[in-house]
Amino acid sequence: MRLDVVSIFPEYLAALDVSLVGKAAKSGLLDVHLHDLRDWTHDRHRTVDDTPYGGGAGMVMKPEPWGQALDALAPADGPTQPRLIVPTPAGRPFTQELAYELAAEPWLAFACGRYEGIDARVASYAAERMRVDEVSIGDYVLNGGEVAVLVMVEAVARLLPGVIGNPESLAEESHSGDGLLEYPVYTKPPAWRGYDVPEVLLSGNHGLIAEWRHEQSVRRTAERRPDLLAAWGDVLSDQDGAEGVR
Ligand SMILES: NC(=S)c1ccno1
Repeated sequence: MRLDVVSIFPEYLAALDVSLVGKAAKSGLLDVHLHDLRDWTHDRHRTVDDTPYGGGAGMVMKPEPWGQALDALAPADGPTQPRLIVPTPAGRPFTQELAYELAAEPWLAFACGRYEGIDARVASYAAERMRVDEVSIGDYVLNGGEVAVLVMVEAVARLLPGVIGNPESLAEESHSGDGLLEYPVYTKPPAWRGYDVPEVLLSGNHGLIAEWRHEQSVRRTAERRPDLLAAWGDVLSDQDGAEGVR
């Protein structure tokens, strides 16, 4: 997968060089290209923003640098086009499902907005030749799209074949597989500061363990994300699951 990220702070994306994503890049599974939007400005101050039409606080990112950046990294007459992702609080929710969808793309480009956002005509211009998704990682406002790109790239890159050691672990994660939250996990020692590992996990009875884990997933989902339980009719009795789990 090729990844292009355009930002006025490309150094913000240096985290893509480390850990899992960095290893994927070094192994050739990811081909990451960071671009400074100001490389497509032509004035002495390398201006990328201006006041908003219609008034209002803040500044808006000018369309010209973005248009030239897109034309440079994905020429209109090129053989293929990227799927353009624009992080914005006004976007569609970024979900595990969308992460899987994006992981199947051969080429992703991310446009990191700053200030009050990017002139809306940029997305319209890009949509003439590439798929454009305005995507939000959550209902909160950041100072720019760079942090959201780091979140989305990590969520997508780890789904690429060969990036994580044991792909089986993907199947049981929160928001994957059955759509429930992941069950609580434990490791040695069996007793720690007055807290014991649930006996069932020490039993070696895989059927009981699977049943307990599912019940814990349903309990956690019911307590923390009842909105995700719509697909499940499970009714948990009070005595089920670990006490005090939140
Ligand atoms: N919630 C998102 S993705 C965002 C981008 C910029 N500010 O918030």
